[in-house]
Order: sequence, then C-alpha cells, then structure tokens
Amino acid sequence: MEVKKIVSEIKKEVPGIKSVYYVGCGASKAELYPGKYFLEENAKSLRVGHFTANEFVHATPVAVDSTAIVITCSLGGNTPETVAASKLAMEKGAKVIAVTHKADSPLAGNADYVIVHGFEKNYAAKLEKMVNVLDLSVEILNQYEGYEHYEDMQTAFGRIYDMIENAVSFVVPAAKKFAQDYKDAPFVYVMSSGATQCVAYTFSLCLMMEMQWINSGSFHDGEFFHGPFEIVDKDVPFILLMNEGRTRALDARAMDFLHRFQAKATIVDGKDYGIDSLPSAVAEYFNPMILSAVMRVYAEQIAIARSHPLTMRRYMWKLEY
Ligand SMILES: N[C@@H]1[C@@H](O)[C@H](O)[C@@H](COP(=O)(O)O)O[C@@H]1O
Repeated sequence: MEVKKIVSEIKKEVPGIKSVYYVGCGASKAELYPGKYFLEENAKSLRVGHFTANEFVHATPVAVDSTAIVITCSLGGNTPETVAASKLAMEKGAKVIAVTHKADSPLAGNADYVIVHGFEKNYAAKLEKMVNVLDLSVEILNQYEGYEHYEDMQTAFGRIYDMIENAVSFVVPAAKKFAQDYKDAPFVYVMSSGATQCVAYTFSLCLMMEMQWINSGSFHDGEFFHGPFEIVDKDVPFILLMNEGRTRALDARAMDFLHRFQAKATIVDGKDYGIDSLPSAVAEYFNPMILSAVMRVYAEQIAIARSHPLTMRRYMWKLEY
C-alpha cells in the first residue's frame, strides 16, 4: 500500500500515536536509521526507538502498545528475529508496518501493513528500502505533528533515484583505486555522522566483516576524538563518509586529523554526488542513500581485487545459530 495511505489509515484508527519503533537486523536495521534519525531530529512529541530485533523481543520497551507504530524491516522477510519482533509488536497491539522485498514472506504475514520494495534491478532499487522508511517517517511526522519542509522532501524523493544511478555511473575508477589501496589492509575503520552513521556501520559490519572477512569497526566521527584517534598513525586505514548538511563540521574535523598524521584515509563525500543540489532544508537526510550506493560499488571492487565474492559465507545461513 502507498505510504501516505498507510499513515492516514493508522491515524484514522489511532489519532493518539505516541511512539515509533524501528526494528530489524544487520543491514536492514541500519537502513531504518535515516528514517529514525529524521523523526528524532524533527518530532517534538513523538518518541522514537531503534532496535536490533532480538533485543526488541527479549527486552521490549514498555511503550510498545496500542499507541505505538512499529516499522519492521527485512529484505528476505524471513529473518527469524525480525519476524518474531513483528509478531510480538502485533500481539502488543501496536500498528505494525513491514518493509520487505518479499510480499509472501513470514514478515509480511505478521504485519498490519506491508511495503514491498525492489532490489535486483539497479542500485536505485537497492536503496528503495531506505527511501521508503524515510518516506514513512516524513508522513508520520507530517500527519501527526506537521512538518514545514514537507514539500521540499517530496522534491527530494522525486530526484533521489536518478541521483543514485548518476552517482554509480562515474564512481568505478575511484572504487578500483580504493580496492587496490585497501585489498591487503589487515583491518579498516569506518566513520561518519548524522543521517549517515549507519552507512558506516553497514559498510563495516556487512560489507567488510560479513562479506569480505576483513577485520573492521565503525564509530561516530564525533566520538573519534574521544578514543579512536589514539590509534591514528601513518598508513592506518580509515574510511570517512562526509555528509552535506549540519554535521559536515564534525566530518571535516575528523578528516583534518587523519590528514595531519598521514593516516591512509579514503574520504567519500556526498557533496561530490550532488547532494547539495537538493533543497537545503532536507538535503542531509539523503546523504545515506547516495553514500550507500557508492560504498556498494567500493565493496564490489574490493571483492574483485581480493577474489572474494560478496556472496561468500562460512556460517551465515549454513549452520544453526
Ligand atoms: N548483510 C545482511 C545481514 O546483516 C542480515 O543479517 C541478513 C538478513 O537480512 P534481512 O532480514 O534484511 O533479510 O542479510 C544480509 O546478509
């Protein structure tokens, strides 16, 4: 069902929604983040939470009741922890919206509303999940509290898929250089800020650790100066994702420090892909979509350089765990 209609139906039934929870695992948890970040930054009354699904099941917030919207997200729609979380949220009386690629999945069967997104067609399709969750968050805010930049958001939603495809059309040479520079790195640290925090998290957690078996860690670049910067030295490998928007100052501060001590730093900047051409009041919320697509190409190139396909697993989906 269309995002706007889902939210207006929920509002008709529950005019007094008090909280919105975002629940998923791994990449799907991370792809919920831009929506969660937007709502947390802009809502005056709505309470917001973001959970890995198994924690949501084992330590469910007391506010998950008939005044809550729970957005659950799983690409395959069959991750057991996420299905269990969705089912539990329904039992608690929350309004549950599942965002998945699989219309006939267990996740879709344990939700009040289902948003089915693309994946295979192109890079833009791979970002539909994240865009839909942001769209849902904007609708929830606008319909429950009002949002002054709603029209700017619609303009940006109308342009983002073309911008993603444009970004990936010229990024391959930079990605190949990255692959050559980092293919033998024993580890890689990834950092960012603002709406893009979880793009750094996904690149580290899923693309490096899960799909390349490369030791990696991620952190907020505001926190960089409160611990991690002590390991900076010549040639220590970092990736910094730079945002266009209010948190750019934090990203730039971290970048300056990396350069000062000649760390091996790859800077991937949303501004290089036209984020600043979007309406300025909302542009920052679209950094994660562009940077996710770009980082996917980076990962594909390192996989080629290391002869280690992104699909290779030792444990995931192969064992009981
Ligand atoms: N990289 C992700 C993992 O982090 C995630 O655990 C898994 C299940 O995800 P989903 O629930 O989105 O199908 O799939 C992908 O491989």
